[in-house]
Amino acid sequence: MAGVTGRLVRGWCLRAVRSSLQVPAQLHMSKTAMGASQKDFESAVNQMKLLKKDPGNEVKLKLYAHYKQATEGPCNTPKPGVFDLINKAKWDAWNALGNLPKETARQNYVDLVSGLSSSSDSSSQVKPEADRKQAGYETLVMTSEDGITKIMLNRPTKMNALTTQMYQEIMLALEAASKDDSTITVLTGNGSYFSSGNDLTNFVISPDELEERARRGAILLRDFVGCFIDFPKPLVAVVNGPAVGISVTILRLFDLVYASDRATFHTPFSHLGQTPEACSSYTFPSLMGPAKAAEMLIFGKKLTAAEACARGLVTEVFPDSTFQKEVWTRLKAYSKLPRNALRISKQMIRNHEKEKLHAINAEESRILQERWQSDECMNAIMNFLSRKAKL
Ligand SMILES: CCCCCCCCCCC/C=C/C(=O)SCCNC(=O)CCNC(=O)[C@H](O)C(C)(C)COP(=O)(O)OP(=O)(O)OC[C@H]1O[C@@H](n2cnc3c(N)ncnc32)[C@H](O)[C@@H]1OP(=O)(O)O
Repeated sequence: MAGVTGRLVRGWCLRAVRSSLQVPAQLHMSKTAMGASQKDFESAVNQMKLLKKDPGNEVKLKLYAHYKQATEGPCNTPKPGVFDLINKAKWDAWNALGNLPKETARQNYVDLVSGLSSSSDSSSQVKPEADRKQAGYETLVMTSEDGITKIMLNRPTKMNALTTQMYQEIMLALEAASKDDSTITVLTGNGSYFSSGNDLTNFVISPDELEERARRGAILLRDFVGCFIDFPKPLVAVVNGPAVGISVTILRLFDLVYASDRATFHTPFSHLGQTPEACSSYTFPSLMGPAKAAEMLIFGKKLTAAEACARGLVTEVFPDSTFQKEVWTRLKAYSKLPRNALRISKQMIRNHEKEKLHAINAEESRILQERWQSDECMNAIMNFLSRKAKL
């Protein structure tokens, strides 16, 4: 029963995500239209009050910033202190608009609201595959050629830290890849990092929102990891650089992990007042033994690529200078193997543990939901954010 409920929740979540991803397409389309009048703007402001679905923090910040710019012009208030997280995020968003003309801000606001309203109207519609590929992803680059679908994390200036939008887009991309005609699916990162793990600004929320956001965060995490547990085709991680947190623990759910010798593997959960996820509390001890797993998951020891390979987490390490060439040559050759045989063999290897992994995933997500509300976790996030502000 729990498994069935889990699958239903996952299905619902993907539909909800799909609808929210229509925002950028709408935004782009109406940008070509005539500028918005004051009346359009006021009606968009009223429409926002009727919106049923929370559009998420990133969109809310954009809306706030464009509203302020449209009504007051460039940011004109003193920067809030670093511990005033919410007001600082709002100030940053407004200030980032610089001297954007009021008319453009008004138009952007109207476009954003119109995208949100139409997406919530059509929440049960599934967009056609090609359409989603072109318009859907803001944080990923998804390409398909030579029998390989590549999903590339694309926030290189933030070390590919995973925002909530990114978790959702990765789930959509995996869903699309599971149904396309490619043989192999690859996850990799753009820039110097594979990924620095969960984006710690996901925790920038007001105390009265914390309980609800932690509850939703746990569902997001469970669904995200669930997509990897259930992924039906050979899944390959091309670890182009350092990996942190969930971008390390999730690797045990891949079928091949190729790493550059520049990559490192770091799971600083205790330092963050958090606990392991992505089934690693089970997969890591069974892969490398409890003592080595404890060193990583409890004490946060950072491994080199060679060490991770010796512990069975990485399949093979390549010199960074030839990494891309060697890995893609190898993958192109593999992608020519009979597709169904690859898929069936993968399922034979993975199916034994699927139900167990879903149960572990649910339990780890539940424990993290509590952890995120702890002082230990909040203090650790605060430390990271204050360091960022160069205090
Ligand atoms: C209420 C709860 C809701 C939660 C919902 C979440 C749902 C799923 C949760 C899954 C659980 C996952 C857990 C984890 O992954 S734990 C690991 C988290 N990651 C980290 O602790 C890494 C933090 N980052 C760093 O330590 C360093 O940035 C790093 C070593 C990666 C790189 O250092 P370096 O000095 O080379 O570069 P910068 O620090 O200057 O980084 C450049 C910019 O990128 C920003 N950055 C990088 N990583 C992150 C990150 N993980 N979160 C937020 N921001 C990140 C960094 O701040 C710099 O930005 P600025 O240029 O703007 O300063």
